[in-house]
Amino acid sequence: MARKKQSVKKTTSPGKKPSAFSFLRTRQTQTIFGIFLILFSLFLCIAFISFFFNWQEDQSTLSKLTDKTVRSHNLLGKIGANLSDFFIYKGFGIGAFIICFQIFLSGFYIIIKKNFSKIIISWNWGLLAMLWISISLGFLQKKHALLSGIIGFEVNEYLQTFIGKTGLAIVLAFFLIAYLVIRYKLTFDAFIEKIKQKRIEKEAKEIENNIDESKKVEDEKPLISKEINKEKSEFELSVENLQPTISKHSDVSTKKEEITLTVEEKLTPTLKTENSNIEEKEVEIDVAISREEEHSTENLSDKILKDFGEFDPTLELSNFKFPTFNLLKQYNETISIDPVELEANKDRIVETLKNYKIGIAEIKATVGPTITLYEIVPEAGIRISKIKNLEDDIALSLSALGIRIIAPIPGKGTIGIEVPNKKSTIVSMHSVISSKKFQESPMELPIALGKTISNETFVVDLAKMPHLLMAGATGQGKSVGLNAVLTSLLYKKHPAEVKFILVDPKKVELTLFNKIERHYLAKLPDVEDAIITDTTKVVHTLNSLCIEMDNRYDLLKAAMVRNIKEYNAKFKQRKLNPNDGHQFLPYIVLVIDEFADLIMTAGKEVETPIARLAQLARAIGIHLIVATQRPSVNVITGIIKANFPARIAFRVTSKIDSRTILDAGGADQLIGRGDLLYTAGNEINRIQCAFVDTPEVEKITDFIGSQKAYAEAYQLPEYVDDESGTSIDIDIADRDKLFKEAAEIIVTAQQGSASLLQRKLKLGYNRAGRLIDQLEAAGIVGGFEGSKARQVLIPDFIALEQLLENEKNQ
Ligand SMILES: Nc1ncnc2c1ncn2[C@@H]1O[C@H](COP(=O)(O)OP(=O)(O)OP(=O)(O)O)[C@@H](O)[C@H]1O
Repeated sequence: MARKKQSVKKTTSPGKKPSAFSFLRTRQTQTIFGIFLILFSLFLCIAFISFFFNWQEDQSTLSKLTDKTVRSHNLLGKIGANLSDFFIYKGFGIGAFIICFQIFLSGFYIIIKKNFSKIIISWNWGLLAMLWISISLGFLQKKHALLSGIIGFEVNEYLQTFIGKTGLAIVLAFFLIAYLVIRYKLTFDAFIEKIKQKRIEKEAKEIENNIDESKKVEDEKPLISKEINKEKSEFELSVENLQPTISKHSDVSTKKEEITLTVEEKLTPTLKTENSNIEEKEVEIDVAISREEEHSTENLSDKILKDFGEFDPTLELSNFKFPTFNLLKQYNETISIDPVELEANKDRIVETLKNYKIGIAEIKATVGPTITLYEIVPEAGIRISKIKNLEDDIALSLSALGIRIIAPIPGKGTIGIEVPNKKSTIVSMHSVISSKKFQESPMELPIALGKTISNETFVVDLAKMPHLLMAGATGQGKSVGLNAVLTSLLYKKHPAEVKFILVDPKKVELTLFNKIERHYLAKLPDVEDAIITDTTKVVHTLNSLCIEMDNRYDLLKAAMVRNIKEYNAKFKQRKLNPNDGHQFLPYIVLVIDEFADLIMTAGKEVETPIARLAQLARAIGIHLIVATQRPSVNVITGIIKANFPARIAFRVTSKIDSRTILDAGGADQLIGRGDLLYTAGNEINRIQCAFVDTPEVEKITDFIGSQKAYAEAYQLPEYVDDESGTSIDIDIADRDKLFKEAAEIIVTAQQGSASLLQRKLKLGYNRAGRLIDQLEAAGIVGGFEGSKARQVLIPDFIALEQLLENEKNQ
């Protein structure tokens, strides 16, 4: 069989939509805001200055802000007068000008895109300085309250009553010094260093002057000598002329050496080596004492984290409300223990075991919602293997449906006999969802499955399982179980954190979840229905999930993390750049309601991607829940079983089925109606599944569906299948090699179905489907008729031969 060729078109995973407030972060908005602040600061400044000249006249207008007849003397009108009165007179006096300055600075910083933390720091310092100025002015003079403002005046008065005038002076001086030391790094060392530098500069200047002077002298020398030389002979001249040149050089070099020495004493060691062969020019070196560089203690991601806080994936639907408990029905769940029933069961157990010569030392009963567990401690010397061998006989003797013998109970060394209660109690979804165990669970994907025999809520983590296989005969509570799983996740996980892919070949079981499509569902692009009912689409979705898995692994690799939990934590900490394709990854839960149907129609095409996903997807947050009512080995194949360690078995009809699901008997002994066995690979727990009815699910989906949703369902990567596509216009030359054989089979059987071709020709679903399309194009079978087989338009072999012959001749 030709190997399936797939061209896989990778698309980037869907990115998050920009939030409604993202325009606030654009440069245009920031520039406009910055300019606004600068102009506002100027407005305030003019109003403040004007206030100092007009404040007395404007006193009476202050309270008449809305009165049109009253005019203010302030250059910026009544608003200016009121603001100035508030900040200067009632506030900080002259110090209030710092507010103008700070607003101006903030606007400027925003325009030049300075770090937000710089603005905050500058405001902190500005406000402190303003307070200090206000109090100091209040301290220095009390006549003009306008200089210090009421705050400065009052604080000053208040402090003076406690620490006196001198005390306050010391405190103010201390704060001034502290401000200078911290803000401008004015330490004692820096002060000494400054003095030293000043001295060096001074000396360097002196040297410069000396050189200049010596230059001047030399410049003048030739003029004088020229005069004298006039009376000297040529010979004499040349000899004498040499002398000054030599003396000039020696003169300067001796001077320079002196200079070098003095400088050397003062300069730092690095300069010493440079100055050893110093030339005239080098004296001019401007010695700048380097200040200690400021080091940033935080990296970029820390800075972003500090400025914007942790990334919140739920921000887009921040008002999302989780479904309330009252949407779930409450039942009377008090377990009534009938002492007569208990006693009768005990007697029957003791009697039966006695028949097999098994003595009982002790017996204890634990009453659960649907069954009671009788724990037996056999008499000394009785081998447990004996009881285990007699399991079936004992069950038969007790002659009640649903009896299961656990010999021994793991970790206890006792023998357990589970007997159904005559009156069972419904375990409501309400009781398990509202339980503390579920509500306070720290699990990633908690599922409240139901209650154990000891009436404890049983919560498991889907993320740890990591995939779940659910099987059980029809009508035993599988669909309710699936709904319980989905409901649990809806009550615990925000739409941003988990997405479901629902496959429902039965077309009716999961339709209610359509209402939450844009909140919780994921689907292929350009697909209308989020809930998948068609086998071809299932194959596409599974392959698309494989692409999503590969994409996610690439992201994990780039982020250097091992699993989705670490990845999302890193993303929330803003350590991963969204511009590099990183995004918050929701968990994806794929639910297949009827697996048998898929395996029967698509075989390997479904099995292979499922096995691949099951093997690899746990680390990247893709989890599978596969349910089937036909737990036979050709449905739950070895490869599937090997990758689904967590399994749930509802009641099945045979021990073989039980073994297929659980690798152990017991599921055939269940009583149905949500009675289930759960195993995660080790021990088997008997659980009564929580009951959630269709109206309850409807209420929950209505509640969620009525809330604000994302613009569309979560998009899975696109998957392009080479083998798909309409074949109606297929050329005769492009026909499948097996076309003739297929036509003969169809005509012989008079049944136009792809599955017939699959079986007879041992083909995959896709190839068989394509053959059917080609047969349709050739006019051998009729059009698609839903679940019914297509009509065969050729009555017999001879007619078929004729048709094919005619085609050739055309
Ligand atoms: N946990 C439960 N508690 C009480 N009753 C239950 C529970 N689960 C199922 N039932 C009862 O069993 C009936 C059948 O359940 P459900 O529809 O889930 O079966 P199913 O296995 O999905 O059947 P099918 O495969 O035909 O869809 C329910 O209508 C309900 O009355």
